[in-house]
Amino acid sequence: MSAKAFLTRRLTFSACHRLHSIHLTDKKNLEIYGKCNNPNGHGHNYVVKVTVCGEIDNETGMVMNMADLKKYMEEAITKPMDHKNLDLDVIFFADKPSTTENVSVFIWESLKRIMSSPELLHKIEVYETENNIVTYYGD
Ligand SMILES: Nc1nc2c(c(=O)[nH]1)N=C([C@H](O)[C@H](O)COP(=O)(O)OP(=O)(O)OP(=O)(O)O)CN2
Ligand SMILES: [Zn+2]
Repeated sequence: MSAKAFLTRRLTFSACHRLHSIHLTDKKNLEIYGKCNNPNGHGHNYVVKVTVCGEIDNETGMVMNMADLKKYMEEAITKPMDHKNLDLDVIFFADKPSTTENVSVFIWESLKRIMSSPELLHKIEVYETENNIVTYYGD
């Protein structure tokens, strides 16, 4: 049995969005989301941290090659969301508000599809602003 370790990689991306739920009236949307319901949207410089957890391989000394994690994150996060309008460009948000909670779920599901060892995925942290942070463990 090898020692277990947690590996975290960080990336940033920029995107705009509007908080709006198709399941609510315009009045209710404005009441709930306030300034974030502005029809023309607003932008964020998101910071994402992805953590994987697993045994340190005896031969390679790694849980996962950081170069592979970088590649997965670019494919699952940068490619679909960087410099995009989340609501219009990412189909996942067509029927869901682009809250940081839902951005975290999108990243988790995308990484799970792409990674060659998806069972190693442990945690997603998304910083929408310096002060607003969502943590997601996939359940
Ligand atoms: N549960 C959630 N609440 C809110 C979310 C979210 O994703 N999940 N998102 C927002 C807005 O998108 C908004 O852009 C947040 O920005 P802002 O209020 O400017 O951010 P700060 O709290 O960091 O700014 P302060 O200056 O500290 O008010 C809103 N709610
Ligand atoms: Zn926002």
